[in-house]
Amino acid sequence: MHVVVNAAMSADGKLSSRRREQVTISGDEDFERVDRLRAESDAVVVGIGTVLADDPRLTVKDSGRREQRLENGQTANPARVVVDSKARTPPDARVVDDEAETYLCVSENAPVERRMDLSNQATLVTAGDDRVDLLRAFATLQQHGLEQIMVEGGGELIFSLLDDGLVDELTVFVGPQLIGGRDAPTLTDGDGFVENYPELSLEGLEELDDGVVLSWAVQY
Ligand SMILES: NC(=O)C1=CN([C@@H]2O[C@H](COP(=O)(O)OP(=O)(O)OC[C@H]3O[C@@H](n4cnc5c(N)ncnc54)[C@H](O)[C@@H]3O)[C@@H](O)[C@H]2O)C=CC1
Ligand SMILES: Nc1nc(O)c(N)c(N[C@@H]2O[C@H](COP(=O)(O)O)[C@@H](O)[C@H]2O)n1
Repeated sequence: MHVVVNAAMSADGKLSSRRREQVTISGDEDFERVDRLRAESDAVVVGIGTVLADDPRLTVKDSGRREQRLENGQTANPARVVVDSKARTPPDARVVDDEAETYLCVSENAPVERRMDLSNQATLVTAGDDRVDLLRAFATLQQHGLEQIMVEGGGELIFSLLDDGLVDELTVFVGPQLIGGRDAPTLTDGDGFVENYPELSLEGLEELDDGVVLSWAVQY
């Protein structure tokens, strides 16, 4: 399995504002790059915080890329994966529509009724007692044939994946705005590291729109 985290942050490292609403940081060129990356992936992963804040589709926007996937014997869109301990994904969320297959990674403590409601729309992967055990959940996704994984956020999930040593590559578009706010989400939230900081090795630097895309390999 190969896991790439891709996100867009402001020049001060924020993924969104303190209101946690979706903020457009990428420009057209970066959204094209993101669409290409989605089209090359077997699955696009987000946390439940992102689903509740953004109601994302996580589909490939360009019809030519969807057609190319079909010609390659793949589904038109990659699978979508939501890391959702308590099965809080709303049944009318776009991420569980019929545009693509969806996996919901839940914990043992997710209420049974919510799991039953969602089981018609998504494949449930149960791992972990309270929070989702990401190592086990990702191992199960791999057993389902999902090898090339793109994670789009948010900051809580990205931190946990780095903490578990699951991220191979990190790609960040740094946009030309400042958002600020001590409670605004950053690229890596969670508890934060206090030692053994993951180290990054710079692999690429590209000017796009009015910002830059930085690509790193993660070294553990
Ligand atoms: N600019 C960008 O590229 C992106 C921005 N965002 C923004 O980020 C914000 C959402 O991010 P977050 O609140 O950090 O939520 P998140 O999307 O990272 O989800 C975190 C939630 O996932 C659940 N979870 C279950 N098991 C977990 C585990 N092992 N580790 C971590 N989380 C686990 C928990 O309920 C946790 O609160 C929104 O404001 C959204 O707009 C989100 C994605 C990309
Ligand atoms: N790459 C990127 N740039 C931004 O400026 C963004 N705000 C995001 N957000 C992510 O994209 C998801 C929306 O996907 P759909 O367009 O609905 O398919 C959103 O949920 C964030 O994960 N990304």
